[in-house]
Amino acid sequence: MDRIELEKRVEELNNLLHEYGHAYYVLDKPLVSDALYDQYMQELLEIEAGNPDLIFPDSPSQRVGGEVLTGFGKVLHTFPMLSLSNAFNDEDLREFDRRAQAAAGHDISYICELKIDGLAIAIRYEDGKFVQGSTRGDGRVGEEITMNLKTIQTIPLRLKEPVSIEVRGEAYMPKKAFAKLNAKRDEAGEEPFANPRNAAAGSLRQLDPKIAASRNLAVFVYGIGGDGSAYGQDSQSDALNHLAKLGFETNQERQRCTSIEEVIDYIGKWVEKRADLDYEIDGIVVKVDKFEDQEQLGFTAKSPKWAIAYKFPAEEVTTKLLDIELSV
Ligand SMILES: CC(C)(CNC(=O)c1ccc(Oc2ccccc2)cc1)c1ccc2c(N)nc(N)nc2n1
Repeated sequence: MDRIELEKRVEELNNLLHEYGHAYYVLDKPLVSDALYDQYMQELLEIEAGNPDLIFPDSPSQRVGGEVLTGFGKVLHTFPMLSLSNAFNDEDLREFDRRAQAAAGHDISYICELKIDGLAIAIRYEDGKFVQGSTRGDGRVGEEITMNLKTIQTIPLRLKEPVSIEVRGEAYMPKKAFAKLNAKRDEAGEEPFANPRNAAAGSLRQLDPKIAASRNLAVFVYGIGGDGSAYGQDSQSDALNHLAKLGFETNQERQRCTSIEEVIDYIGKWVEKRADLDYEIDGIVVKVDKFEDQEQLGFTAKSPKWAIAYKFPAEEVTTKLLDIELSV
């Protein structure tokens, strides 16, 4: 192939592999066989090896970076990453609802989202290309972990639209990956991770991206920058649907509720069902859905008044340990 044909083919392979990767990892609906995907990736790698100037920064071949870092830089978040106030029982939720109705002066609709037990992250895109990833840190300044986040297949390197946007989400390790990792560490005589959350945090703090890439991490995104209103959405539900359209993985168990009683029923369902999930959750996040209602409520110093985290009691496994301790 001559230079022009080569450039065209590289562009075509980039587009195909982004599309097939999104279908496979985010939609869980493969468009081609693994063999064909690998064949295209091999072809791209060969062209890139012979023509390094044709390596796009967001090329699917660039997920696992080369060099081992010596440390993590600091990132000042464009918007603060706020925390959530907690609810521990139904009465706390009803109180939250009463306050919201009083501030808004009308009935409130909510959206309930599973609270993934992982690590909060921020990912930034410029013109649709992944440019930076960071941890929450203290909410204003986080650690730059771009190279490690690039290895996570459910984080798109290129969005479906060339927008510049900052997205918030939770990086986590699925239960199966956690069990496999601890079995491997056990064999190697290494200390097991206490839980998937620690395993995810430990993996994202690796200085060698190849180790992070081996840890089968995933991400659910749950927010746009400060809030979605800057991007034309008028509710949290809208913002989540928009994020899915851009190519992100959003959690499919979310549900809009038109009353706090419906929220309480939804939470009751998940207290039972959480064991069936492929990942750990430590509660349910309840958010006022409409952004105009959120604005009426505003913020406290560290968290929005329009969201609350209903926390599940600690897993029964801890109470078993307690029983053993108490019995000796
Ligand atoms: C609601 C919010 C706290 C995110 N929102 C923000 O951090 C945030 C930040 C600035 C905002 O607006 C401002 C913009 C500029 C200055 C000050 C505020 C608005 C929201 C949050 C936190 C943790 C969550 C979690 N673990 N799981 C789910 N599913 N959702 C979650 N949502």
